[in-house]
Amino acid sequence: MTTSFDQIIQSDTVLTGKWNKAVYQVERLLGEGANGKVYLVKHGKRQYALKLGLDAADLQSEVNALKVLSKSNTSFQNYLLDVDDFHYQGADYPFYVMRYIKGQTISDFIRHNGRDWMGLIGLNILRKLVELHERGYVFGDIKVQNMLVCGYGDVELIDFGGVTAKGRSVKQFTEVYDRGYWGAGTRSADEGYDMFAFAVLLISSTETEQRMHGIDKLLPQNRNVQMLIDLLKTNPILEPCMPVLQKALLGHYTSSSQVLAAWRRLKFHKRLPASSANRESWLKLGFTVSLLFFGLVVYFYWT
Ligand SMILES: Nc1ncnc2c1ncn2[C@@H]1O[C@H](COP(=O)(O)OP(=O)(O)OP(=O)(O)O)[C@@H](O)[C@H]1O
Repeated sequence: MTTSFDQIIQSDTVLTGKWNKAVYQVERLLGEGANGKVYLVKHGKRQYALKLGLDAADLQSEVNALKVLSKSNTSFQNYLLDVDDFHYQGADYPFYVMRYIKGQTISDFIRHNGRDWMGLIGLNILRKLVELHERGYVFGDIKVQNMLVCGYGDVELIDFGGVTAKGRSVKQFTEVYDRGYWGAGTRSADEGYDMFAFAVLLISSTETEQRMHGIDKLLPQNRNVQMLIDLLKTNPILEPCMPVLQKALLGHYTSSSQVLAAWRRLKFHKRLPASSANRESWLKLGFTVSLLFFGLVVYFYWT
């Protein structure tokens, strides 16, 4: 396959599905990965994310999982809008269209809004994973790039390429998050696999680059779960949830609902994001000024 995506799609390309005939206007590239490129598109008046692949087999497994989740009575309902092919110069390119998630990575969100958001973000990730697990799937490829935080700490999962039916071998993973890489268990798709990756996710989203440096290049004989636990124990942001994450790394939880229940018992402080905090202080100031003004009016009126 020699055709590149850049030859097929540019900003303003209008893309019509071969079978379903839906029309999408490409606005810009959102991101790219091993399986394809993701574009922000407009369909009618709404924006969506469209993932275009060069190879149908690569997209098929994530489409299959998304179809099931999209029909479920969960927060993933209606996540998938369309699955089709784009016919271009005699060849078919598979694509699917999904909800557009406008958000930032956990690391960016924490950097902008403060570490006190960790509790809520962790809770929201766990809620998502519990929903997925209850449907019989494991997410598999948990990593910083595959989660976006939007609004007031809401978390959305993106890239369902690693979603695997429970009991099978995890089909797509990223080494640092992988239980097998650390010699801490198998690559079999069970809830504990995602819980291990969840712990690594929180570590890697809050650690400095310096402390994480080289962690993905360790020789097998030099890797062990104790290295992650040492990072965890000396990470001040994760201090409130350290015992739960440590147990997740050691494989003490067999289900995400156990972790969720333990998470709910933790004590986190919660602050408003910087923008809301500013808004709140302006409101307080405005209120105090109006009170003073009111007092002055009353004073001058009566004297
Ligand atoms: N629904 C979405 N809303 C907004 N942005 C998205 C969405 N889906 C994907 N993206 C963006 O596109 C990028 C690539 O998407 P995705 O991770 O699905 O590709 P991939 O080929 O499966 O990647 P990988 O090589 O990590 O498996 C993401 O990192 C993200 O920035």
